[in-house]
Amino acid sequence: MNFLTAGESHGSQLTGILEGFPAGVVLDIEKINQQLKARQGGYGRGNRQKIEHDMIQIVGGIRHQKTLGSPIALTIKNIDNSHWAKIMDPLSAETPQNTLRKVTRPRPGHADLVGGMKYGHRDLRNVLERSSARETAMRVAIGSICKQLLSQLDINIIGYVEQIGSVKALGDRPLNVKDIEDKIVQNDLRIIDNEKIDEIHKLIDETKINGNTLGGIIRVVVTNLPAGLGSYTSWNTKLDAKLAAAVMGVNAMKGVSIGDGFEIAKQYGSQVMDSIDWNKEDGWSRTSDNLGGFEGGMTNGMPVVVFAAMKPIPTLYKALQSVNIDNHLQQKANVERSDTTAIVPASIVIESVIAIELVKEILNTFEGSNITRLKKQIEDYRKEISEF
Ligand SMILES: Cc1cc2nc3c(=O)[nH]c(=O)nc-3n(C[C@H](O)[C@H](O)[C@H](O)COP(=O)(O)O)c2cc1C
Ligand SMILES: C=C(O[C@@H]1CC(C(=O)O)=C[C@@H](OP(=O)(O)O)[C@H]1O)C(=O)O
Repeated sequence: MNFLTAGESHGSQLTGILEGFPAGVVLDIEKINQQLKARQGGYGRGNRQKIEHDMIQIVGGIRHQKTLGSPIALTIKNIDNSHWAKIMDPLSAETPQNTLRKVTRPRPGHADLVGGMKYGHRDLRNVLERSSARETAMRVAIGSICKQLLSQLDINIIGYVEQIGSVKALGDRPLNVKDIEDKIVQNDLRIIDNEKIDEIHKLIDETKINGNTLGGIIRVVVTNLPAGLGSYTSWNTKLDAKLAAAVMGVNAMKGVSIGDGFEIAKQYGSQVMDSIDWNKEDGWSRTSDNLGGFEGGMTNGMPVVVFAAMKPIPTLYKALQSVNIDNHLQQKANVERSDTTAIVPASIVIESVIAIELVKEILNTFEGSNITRLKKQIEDYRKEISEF
């Protein structure tokens, strides 16, 4: 399985193609739209989300709510394009009259300057339009399709927020996906520690007033994955490495850890390794999950736990120092509309890219042309593993 996305932030639409997805999967299209809506939300978002109402359009690969096994083709309209149609017009020539809202003052922390250098763009809008996280809407749509398949294979996944700026909202860190879901739907920060809501709202409000921005930490939990997805046999078959790459492929991510990653580096081996256990009823298990469900690049049957560290949003309303690429004079960086923090939508994006990567690995491991055959193989495999 693989996927591709295309489209600029203020262009007419986002386009996505997902190929190699099994046939016969019944999809709930409303669930895709719910995920898209959730990605648009979260405290600290900018005004763009008041314009957009992301809705998935299916233009290939699905018939009567079921996947056909052919490439699934998707689009999401950019409603804001109505204000940018002339600026983003693919057909009109690049004349001074048509090159409106040219960007020449690159923003520190964004792709603007290096993207311009590499691709030879003198109008940095050609860079920012695609480097924008608008594209993550399509990854969430594709991730939602993958999540629905995982759910039909009894695998559950959830991403949520554990830290915004320096404020931690750890709560009791449940491993049960349902418990996490129940708590995070009650607030607009996607945190499980409801006592922190007021403090974090205040932090975001003050940050916005100061023209500044915030990042944070996201936690993703996946339960009921069979042991043995991924492989220790070669570096590029390790599934933990593939998950880390998928996380780092999301805009603004600067760190990833599997399980307690950087925390366990400080501890003794005796405090960290997850002891092996077996009993007749439940088969194999571990007495803890410090290693986040991975040993030797393979799932070990315990919940997979992934952390992602997001940097603060790079566009600041109190603009940072930059240099104009037209005259090399020091000037303030370009500022357009921007989020104060996007940690909440990013948690849904991270959950989505992990879901995509897990489905890829499942389809690498089992024959996945058809959902019924795939389900049967996974059931047989789970049984074989439990009897080891
Ligand atoms: C959901 C989401 C929303 C984002 N919103 C903004 C934004 O409003 N303004 C901004 O400057 N960056 C935003 N970013 C981050 C930039 O897209 C990102 O920092 C930039 O493309 C540079 O890439 P890098 O941070 O991965 O190096 C957002 C990221 C995500 C995941
Ligand atoms: C459009 C989205 O996020 C955008 C991501 C983004 C960036 O630089 O990454 C910059 C902003 O773009 P605009 O200037 O159009 O408001 C965000 O709104 C979205 O998430 O749907």
